[in-house]
Amino acid sequence: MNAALLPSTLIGTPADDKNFLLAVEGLTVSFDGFKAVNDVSFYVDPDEIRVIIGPNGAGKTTVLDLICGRTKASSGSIKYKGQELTRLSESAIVQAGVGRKFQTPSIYDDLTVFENLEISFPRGRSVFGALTFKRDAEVRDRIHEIAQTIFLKDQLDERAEFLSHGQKQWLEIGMLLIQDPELLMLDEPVAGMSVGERIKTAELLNQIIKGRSVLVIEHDMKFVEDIAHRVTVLHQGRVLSEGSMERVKTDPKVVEVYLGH
Ligand SMILES: Nc1ncnc2c1ncn2[C@@H]1O[C@H](COP(=O)(O)OP(=O)(O)OP(=O)(O)O)[C@@H](O)[C@H]1O
Repeated sequence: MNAALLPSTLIGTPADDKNFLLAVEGLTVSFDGFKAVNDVSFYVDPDEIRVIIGPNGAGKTTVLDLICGRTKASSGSIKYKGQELTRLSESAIVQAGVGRKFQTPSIYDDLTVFENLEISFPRGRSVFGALTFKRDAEVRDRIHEIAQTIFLKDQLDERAEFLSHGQKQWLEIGMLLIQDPELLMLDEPVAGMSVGERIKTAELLNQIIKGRSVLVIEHDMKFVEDIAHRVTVLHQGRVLSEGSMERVKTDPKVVEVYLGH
């Protein structure tokens, strides 16, 4: 049928106009009547680095919790490659290709960098699988490739507990990358890092976006400028502004509630 003849309700919402990797629409969650996230919509393209910024309590972490299924939405929709995530369990969302890194690294201190990456390889995920896991060439090659990307190729045999704070963060990113998610979500990845480590993390993110998108929460504006293709600003659970960092940082509303402080 000619699109011009379709009733207007059937003609393209943004979510079906275009192949977004992630389409969040009207997302809302209430905690005891308090709307921590209130009618939030945003759209992430394939190969995009999107950064969510905003003051403390704006709802940024809650948005990531909703996308990864840790918190259930009160209403609204989260479509990942066209698939509705709000009805899926956390593990089904991981299976679908969404990886999430929390603020505190969850690496195994007493294992080496190699072993941490190895147990994160999809085939070795279960405890049983991890113990009986055969280090075939494919896995080894992938671990070396990831270690190179996360700047840890010379630390493969080092126990994770001896890594610096920044290296631990990179290792955890590596543990997600080895699962090859198409959407990678990172909550304040450079918090506590040195300036040098921040620059390298920006390099790392710019390197890994071929074939995937990254959704980052961050407060470090220099870092945001280095990585963001687009920025979404949240304030009191709502989208306050969105666009390039150039545009957002001169938006008077954003300056008033966040950047001017
Ligand atoms: N499980 C929960 N139960 C009740 N209130 C919650 C829950 N999770 C978050 N909140 C509240 O929702 C609001 C948004 O919190 P959220 O952690 O998403 O903000 P944020 O933008 O990530 O802040 P920050 O930059 O400080 O990390 C806050 O007022 C918080 O106290």
